[in-house]
Amino acid sequence: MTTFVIAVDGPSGSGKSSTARGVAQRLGLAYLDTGAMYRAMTWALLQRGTDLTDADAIARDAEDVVIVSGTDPSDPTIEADGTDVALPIRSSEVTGSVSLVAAVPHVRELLVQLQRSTIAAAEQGIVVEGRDIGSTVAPDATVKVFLVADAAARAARRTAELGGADAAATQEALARRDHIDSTRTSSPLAKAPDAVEIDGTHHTLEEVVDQVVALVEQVREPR
Ligand SMILES: Nc1ncnc2c1ncn2[C@@H]1O[C@H](COP(=O)(O)OP(=O)(O)O)[C@@H](O)[C@H]1O
Ligand SMILES: Nc1ccn([C@H]2C[C@H](O)[C@@H](COP(=O)(O)OP(=O)(O)O)O2)c(=O)n1
Repeated sequence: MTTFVIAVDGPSGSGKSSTARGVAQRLGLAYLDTGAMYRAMTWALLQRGTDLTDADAIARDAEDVVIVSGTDPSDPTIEADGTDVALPIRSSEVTGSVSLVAAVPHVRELLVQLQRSTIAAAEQGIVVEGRDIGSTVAPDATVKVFLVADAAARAARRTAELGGADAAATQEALARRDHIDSTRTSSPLAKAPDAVEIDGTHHTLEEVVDQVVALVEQVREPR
């Protein structure tokens, strides 16, 4: 039996994690944050002292990194090499390097394989969020959402999350990461042709979750 998958893709700070978790909790599904996996890989390579300007070194060292994601939406966990990395993967050091690591094709092969096996193990269905879920990881997903929000709104949300950091610098850092994520050659951030675009700029998180749940209900109970 194929797993019931809801794919949520979009740029940084558009609300993917909060929306995907909310939808999973509402519908009793598992939840997978694939961005956390790329961040955990980046953390582990930084720990090893891998030269992150050298794609071959990244590809070689990534082979030995063991990443484990817990998929309970009320308590998602992420481990790298047996260490709980939920906090360190949000550091500015990891945030500033993750796009370099995520652009290396072999890293993507390793993590996409892991993502697919996590999806296959989720018997009740799963909400998966990232950049390439609808296009590459789960092209047969039942519902695909491409979540967007204005660059200024995304930066303001991230700034608030970081305790009022420099808003202009945060917006610039988001734009830089989105540019790298959208222009890399290996499965870039892209809206799948059959994804439904939702703009959350002027909606509360609750309203965005409602919109995704409504899409799921349309598919589950076609009228
Ligand atoms: N619709 C929304 N309205 C206001 N704030 C939101 C909304 N969706 C998410 N947020 C907030 O924006 C920030 C970034 O959301 P997050 O889910 O981490 O985005 P992403 O996973 O796309 O990077 C979080 O602080 C979150 O609480
Ligand atoms: N499926 C994915 C998920 C994330 N990535 C990359 C791109 C992002 O810059 C980093 C971190 O993703 P994450 O979702 O944690 O980023 P934000 O929370 O939106 O800032 O990983 C990816 O290439 N493919």
